[in-house]
Amino acid sequence: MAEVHITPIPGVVEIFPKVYPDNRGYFFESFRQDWLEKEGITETWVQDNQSFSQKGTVRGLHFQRAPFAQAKLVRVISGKVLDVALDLRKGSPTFGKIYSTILDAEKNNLLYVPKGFGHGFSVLEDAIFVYKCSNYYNKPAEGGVLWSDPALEINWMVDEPIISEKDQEWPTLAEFKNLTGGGL
Ligand SMILES: Cc1cn([C@H]2C[C@H](O)[C@@H](COP(=O)(O)OP(=O)(O)O[C@H]3O[C@@H](C)C(=O)[C@@H](O)[C@H]3O)O2)c(=O)[nH]c1=O
Repeated sequence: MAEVHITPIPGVVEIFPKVYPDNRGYFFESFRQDWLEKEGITETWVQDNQSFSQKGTVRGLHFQRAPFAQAKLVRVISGKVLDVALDLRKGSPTFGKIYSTILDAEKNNLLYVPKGFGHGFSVLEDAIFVYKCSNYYNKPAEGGVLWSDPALEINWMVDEPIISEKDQEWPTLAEFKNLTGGGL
């Protein structure tokens, strides 16, 4: 069975599947609904995404506004990323705090990021990133927080970040808080 770890940010869960290596290669269960159900999480997954990013890329920090909010279950199938979940839930005691972990294709770990979070990652080794989403992509509902906002205190561990134009223009956390009246 997988190890399912709760994290210091309530609602964020990290999962370490059990890997069965043998002389052919390996086997592991990469998704089970009951990992999350045991933590009281019930989501219907409706979309799977895959992206490739070269080392140094930063994507994020993204969310979709209600009623298109998305929970995500993320992992890498090759390479290594620093994955970040930023709590943007209005009234949350951990609002503005992050949980970060290294997702590593050699460990096969996954992170569950609930609705109400900004999500992003930086690429430590060229990576194929795959994830499940609990709601469909909806461009007009996209939002974000500026990845490089010093108030977030995130060490992205990359020297010369490669970033989309869109991701350079998101509001800071303080601006986001003002704009939204306190959060998502
Ligand atoms: C996310 C997404 C993008 N697209 C399109 C829009 C655009 O033309 C192209 C690239 O989109 P983006 O630059 O937004 O891709 P990207 O920066 O990889 O966006 C993703 O970042 C990570 C951190 C997340 O958490 C995801 O939810 C998602 O927001 O793909 C879809 O068609 N469907 C989707 O679900």
